[in-house]
Amino acid sequence: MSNLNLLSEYKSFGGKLGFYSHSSSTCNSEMRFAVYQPPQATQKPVPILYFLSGLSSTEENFMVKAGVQRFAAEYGLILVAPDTSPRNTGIAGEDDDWDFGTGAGFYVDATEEPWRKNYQMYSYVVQELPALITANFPTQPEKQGIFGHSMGGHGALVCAMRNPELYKSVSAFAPITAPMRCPWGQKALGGYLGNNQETWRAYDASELVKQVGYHSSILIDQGTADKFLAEQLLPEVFEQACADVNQPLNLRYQEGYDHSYYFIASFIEDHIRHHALA
Ligand SMILES: N[C@@H](CCC(=O)N[C@@H](CS)C(=O)NCC(=O)O)C(=O)O
Repeated sequence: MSNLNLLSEYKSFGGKLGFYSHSSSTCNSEMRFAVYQPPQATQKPVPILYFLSGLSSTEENFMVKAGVQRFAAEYGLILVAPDTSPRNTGIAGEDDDWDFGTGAGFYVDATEEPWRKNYQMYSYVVQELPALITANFPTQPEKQGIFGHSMGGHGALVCAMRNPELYKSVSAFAPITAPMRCPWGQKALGGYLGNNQETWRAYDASELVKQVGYHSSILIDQGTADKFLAEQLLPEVFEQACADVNQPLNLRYQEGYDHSYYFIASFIEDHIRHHALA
């Protein structure tokens, strides 16, 4: 593991959870991610499942809060959770907002100054990170899936639809499904990509599904008591777009659940099974 720094490691459900940093050539900065290796990985290569987190999260939130290790161990999947943005880049104002800059990379390749040099999270997630993972862990690189939460649910849908050959399955918890139409998305896409909204379409799941679709059914869980539901997440827009092009979608409204990891933990096993079956 010459190019990876192991920061800490913990035994969990017979497997091991490690936190790593490395020097990213895509983001021109130090990047962090977490990897959970199930017990099966000591015997043979196993499939990989990527999880993209939401606004203000790091590589840690999912591993600490989702209760996912038990199921990754049971189903024999390696889990990889990257950080949500570059950090400490020195860009003026990078830490000013919780929904833009640090902790809010939005899984896009920025084209605007001053973000362009570092904020290349789309390419980082679909290219650099998978190459690093397959080079350093016992994986079956042809068996990859991706899922995520909120901003990360948006990222997972976009990565999967734009690279259907790389990802065998996709799912999301409370994803931002129509970023061009919600305040979080408009702020991020405008800031990272500029004002020409034509360039935003490549990062909007509700636009992409009409352009390219996805080869298998998409699983989405959405809590009905999520305070971001009506203004930011807009699952009804994605549902309509899927219906327009006959894209199979399993959108489940979960009564009374909010936006938190308590919600994610409640349905994580279904998502792990969804990806394991694929
Ligand atoms: N800071 C925001 C909330 C941010 C938030 O809810 N972030 C979600 C993703 S969009 C999250 O996963 N936070 C980290 C956590 O709950 O561990 C607020 O005050 O409204």
